[in-house]
Amino acid sequence: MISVDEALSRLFALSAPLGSETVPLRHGAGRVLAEPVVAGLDQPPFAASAMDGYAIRETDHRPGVRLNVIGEAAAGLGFSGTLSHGEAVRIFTGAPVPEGADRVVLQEDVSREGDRITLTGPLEHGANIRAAGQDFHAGDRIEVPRRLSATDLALIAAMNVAELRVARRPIVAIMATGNELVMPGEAPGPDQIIASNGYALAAMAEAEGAEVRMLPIARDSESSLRHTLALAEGADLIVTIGGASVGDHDLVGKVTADLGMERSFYKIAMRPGKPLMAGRLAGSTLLGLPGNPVSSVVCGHVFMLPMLRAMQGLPAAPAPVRRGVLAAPVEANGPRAHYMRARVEQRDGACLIHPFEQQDSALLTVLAEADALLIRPVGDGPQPAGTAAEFIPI
Ligand SMILES: Nc1nc2c(c(=O)[nH]1)N[C@H]1C(S)=C(S)[C@@H](COP(=O)(O)OP(=O)(O)OC[C@H]3O[C@@H](n4cnc5c(N)ncnc54)[C@H](O)[C@@H]3O)O[C@H]1N2
Ligand code: MOO
Repeated sequence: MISVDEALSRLFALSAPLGSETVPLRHGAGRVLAEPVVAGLDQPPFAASAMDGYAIRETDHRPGVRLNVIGEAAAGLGFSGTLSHGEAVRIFTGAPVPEGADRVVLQEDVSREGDRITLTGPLEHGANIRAAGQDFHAGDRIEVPRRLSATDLALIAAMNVAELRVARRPIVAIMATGNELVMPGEAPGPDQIIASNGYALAAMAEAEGAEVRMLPIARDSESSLRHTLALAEGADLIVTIGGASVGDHDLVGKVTADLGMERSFYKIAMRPGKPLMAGRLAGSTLLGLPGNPVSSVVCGHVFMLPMLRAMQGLPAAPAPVRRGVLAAPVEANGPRAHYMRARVEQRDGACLIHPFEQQDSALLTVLAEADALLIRPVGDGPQPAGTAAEFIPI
């Protein structure tokens, strides 16, 4: 059995970046930027008014001063002349500030009669002008890699960039295995259960930017496994669920070996997740997860998601870890790192980790209540409440 860290580094060796593609800006949300975006212009491109009011000269900015209104500047249609001492231009928010003006007074601070205004004050300090390039300048860059947020898209649009070069979406084929499994909505036989964890893994992979193909359930026979694996052709990552352990019907290891998989490892010092396997099979990376629902989803967080990030050019890094303190004592841990299902509570500025009483790796109800995986290191002794500990938010 290898350690979790060793397994991750071997998985990263199987998770090279996949290359990039061009997408319209509208489809950029959540994608990983593969080439820097370069602003094509200054924003704002001209000094712009921040308020509705009158553009004037700073030297005229005194209570009681009277000025002639010589024209108008609106957003989209500026004033083409130059403003002199004793003059004002009616101006609206977003309009270019006319030549010669260096302040905008609010219309609330002005009284107007015909084409003359009087500054009534009290006058505020701000010039109410947004300098050209105040937000960004032509040539400013958004660097890579970066997962694009909704606001990134607005920024890129403002930079006048309509298409993006982004990492290609990893194609993930998910394949459940087992004679006992039927699909949700089907009528299970007396010895059967419903295939469940593939749905969690698919949703997790999609949220990480992958394109998921759900393969049909493979039965516990060599021919069914071969047949179903063939349907994964072209996938960047094949995720198998179940059939990974040592039982007579656990055939994923044998069949993939017969098909020529270059195995990277099998079995890790982790609980749940011991029978994890990985390798390269016919141009795809294969991640063989244990069948227990919780085991497969925990391995999804700890291994699959970091792999998908690396495939999209993000740093090859473990799942982000946070620190908190144990809200209850925990027993000594054994020879496998234990990723315990837990709930995290913020109280009085402290982050309290509540591990669940029941940690059986078949309990989806517990997993659904959990928002954290408390990490118990290999051989960790019993720990009292209040001990500092690390967890992965899920
Ligand atoms: N003698 C030993 N037995 C077991 C060992 C061991 O070291 N020696 N390891 C145990 C551990 S740890 C795990 S984890 C499991 C994993 O076994 P498999 O990966 O072979 O998984 P299966 O036997 O196929 O299934 C386990 C369990 O999960 C259910 N399952 C499977 N797929 C799904 C699915 N898609 N949706 C919902 N539930 C699923 C399956 O019915 C079984 O109940 O092995 C231990 N045994
Ligand atoms: O390692 Mo198994 O994954 O305990 O349930």
